[in-house]
Amino acid sequence: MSDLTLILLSAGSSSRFDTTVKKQWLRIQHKPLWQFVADKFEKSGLFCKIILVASQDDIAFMKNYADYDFVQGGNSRQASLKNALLHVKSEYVLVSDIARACISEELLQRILAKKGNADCIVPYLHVTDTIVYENTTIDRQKVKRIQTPQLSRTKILKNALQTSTEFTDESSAIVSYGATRAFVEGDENAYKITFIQDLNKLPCLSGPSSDILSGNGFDVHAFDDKGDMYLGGVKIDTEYGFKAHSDGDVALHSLIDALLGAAGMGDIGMLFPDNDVAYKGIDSKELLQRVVAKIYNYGFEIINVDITIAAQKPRIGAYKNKMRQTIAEILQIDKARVNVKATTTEKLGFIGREEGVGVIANANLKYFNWKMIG
Ligand SMILES: Nc1ccn([C@@H]2O[C@H](COP(=O)(O)O)[C@@H](O)[C@H]2O)c(=O)n1
Ligand SMILES: C[C@@]1(CO)OP(=O)(O)OP(=O)(O)OC[C@H]1O
Repeated sequence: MSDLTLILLSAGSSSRFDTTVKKQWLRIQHKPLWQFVADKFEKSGLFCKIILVASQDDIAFMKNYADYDFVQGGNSRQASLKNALLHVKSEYVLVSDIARACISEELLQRILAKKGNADCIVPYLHVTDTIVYENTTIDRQKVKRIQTPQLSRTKILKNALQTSTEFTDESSAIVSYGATRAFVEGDENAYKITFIQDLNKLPCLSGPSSDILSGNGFDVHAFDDKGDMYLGGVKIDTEYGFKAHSDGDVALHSLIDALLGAAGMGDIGMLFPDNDVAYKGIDSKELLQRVVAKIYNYGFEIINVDITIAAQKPRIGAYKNKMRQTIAEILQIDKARVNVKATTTEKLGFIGREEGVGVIANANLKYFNWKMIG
């Protein structure tokens, strides 16, 4: 049984990654970057446990992709690392950042070959530029560019982090604690993705799949003889509304399920439970906006949507254009890619008996193509 646990830090907000997509959710073919990195480490067979540290929201979605151990991150890299260390029992721990996506087998072996030589084993790169520190030129031979992954004695690292001082890497905390550090040759390809332009500096990464991801939604709401009616994000001029926990916009609910379906994110009730007071009477355009934000944050783009409203009443012909405009603005796509259809059921069934409305929706997504970034 291996005496080594891997911690992969992926809780960052990508604040310097100037795009709506969080870098850990960029796709390599169909795999999110975090899974691409974790699977490569897992394939090495070196670890008794692999812990992924991420935000609560991300973990909920990550569990759709893989069965790693997931731990919720904190407000800083060090806080996230401390949370993960609570789940580490092995004598040694390797800590790496998902943002360093191209860790080679050779670098890993160089680090592991030094296991036991010091309390922390650290890869570094030499400096070739002239280094000026506060207007004073310093000896660049004495400067190291520190990388991850770093291999630590678990007990020492846990003790070293019992401090209010924030360190940006494990070895600095360990040395500050009075323990030892040994260096190994790093790797230029172990580059940390900070800005979106960095992605094209990493030869190990191929672009996202160009596949189209399709999803569908279906929802029904019964009429209510009181209240306002909202449909497709538009107020409908009727004397009756829908029975619902929210504003009852059955067309937007169906569209939300189609988007979630295409993204593999479950369904509307999982995100907005219909027994949660937070959603009582909520404007369904707000629910759609939250789902669209997730869609873009998690690395998808919306291609087109198509909605079919099955209703004996109300007649919606006069509202279609406004529905398309309203939905297009929320989805951040052209109105031409939002289609709204309507049909009666020729007075058949509950819809024909004017008891309520049913809506079917389809959505097509693609992955954000980061390869096109210059
Ligand atoms: N058999 C079911 C039906 C529904 N759900 C969940 O409830 C949400 C709301 O369902 P409505 O029929 O009221 O639209 C739905 O999004 C599901 O999450 C369920 O779990 N089992
Ligand atoms: C929209 C949500 C919000 O709680 O509730 P309802 O307005 O009841 O709509 P429904 O489609 O039955 O369930 C989905 C819920 O997410």
